[in-house]
Amino acid sequence: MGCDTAGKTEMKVSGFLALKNLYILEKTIGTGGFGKVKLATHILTGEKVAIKIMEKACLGDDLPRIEQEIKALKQFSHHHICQLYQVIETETHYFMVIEYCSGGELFDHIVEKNRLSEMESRSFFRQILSAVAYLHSLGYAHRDLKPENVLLDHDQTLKLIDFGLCAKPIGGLDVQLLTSCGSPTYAAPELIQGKKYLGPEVDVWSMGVLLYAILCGFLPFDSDRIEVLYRKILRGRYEEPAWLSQGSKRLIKRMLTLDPLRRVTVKELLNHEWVQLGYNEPVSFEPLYDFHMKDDACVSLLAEHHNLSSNDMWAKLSRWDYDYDTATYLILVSRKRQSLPLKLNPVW
Ligand SMILES: O=C(Nc1ccc2c(c1)CNCC2)c1ccc(F)cc1
Repeated sequence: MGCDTAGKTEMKVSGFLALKNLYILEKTIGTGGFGKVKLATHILTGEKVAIKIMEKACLGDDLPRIEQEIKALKQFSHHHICQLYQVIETETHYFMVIEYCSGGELFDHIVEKNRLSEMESRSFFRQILSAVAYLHSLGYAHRDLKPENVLLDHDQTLKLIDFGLCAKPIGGLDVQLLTSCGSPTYAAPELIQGKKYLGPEVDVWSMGVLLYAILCGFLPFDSDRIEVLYRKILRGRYEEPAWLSQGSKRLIKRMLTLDPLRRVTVKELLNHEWVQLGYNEPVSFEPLYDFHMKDDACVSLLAEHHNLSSNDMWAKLSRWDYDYDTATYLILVSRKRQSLPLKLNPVW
């Protein structure tokens, strides 16, 4: 099968052997330069998941990006970051089984409503800030924040995806970002100028572009000609629609500051007055739960299924192999947190 990502000549492949008896593949819910994302069902729990399918031959020099994303996602456990459940590698493909976000992309939500109220924008912004501050606390920068990478769960909880460009350590980061990603619409000026030593400040700029798009319903810097787009970003001037409050205008100005050294920091944003309005408490970025915690009910349910003692089952789970057992355990823990019934389907 060719490397076309548009799926034009996609053959109806009943499913990949590597997923057989583990997942039932369903419709395609996303396509990107890397490959495609399909909706699937995790058979043992019946849980819907998203499976990112990437053909190694088609990844070319993007292969390190995928390996970087896998390595990063295995470190993360946060309620505003899509949870990685399982990684399957075959000779020809990578499969990443990730938490499904039935609400789809935040972008579609904004387009449908044209633009969001200041209060709704603040709610989404606080969740994005919580996820980004968490990444930074672990020494990572996302570096590719844009609406397509911000998804919504079934209850409008916001989830970040696509950590292919997130990098650690902060500082000394290369600028391969531009070469390996699409339009720099959300990219900071220092980034498009190819400067070195980019870090959390580039995420602040991108969050500023995101916040502007949510509040205004259009982009601060836009052009379908890349050199015009560059010029606009480097000039740093953008429209301020009449409906923006003074507080919103002041915050956006602090985030879309050309000089990264003068730009507001994530730390300052966490208790910024605009961010606090109506909440009166700083944004916390600590994870609400850490999936590395042992949950006895879930361990014993899985132990019983495997005819193992709970201790042996936990010994295996705490290796965090990101195999089918890791996926089943993380899904059970997630269902328990949502007070959903804990059950495993008998394997026919
Ligand atoms: O759930 C995902 N995408 C998704 C889910 C639902 C819908 C869409 C995308 C887009 N159309 C509306 C419905 C998803 C989850 C993880 C991931 F890495 C990539 C994509």
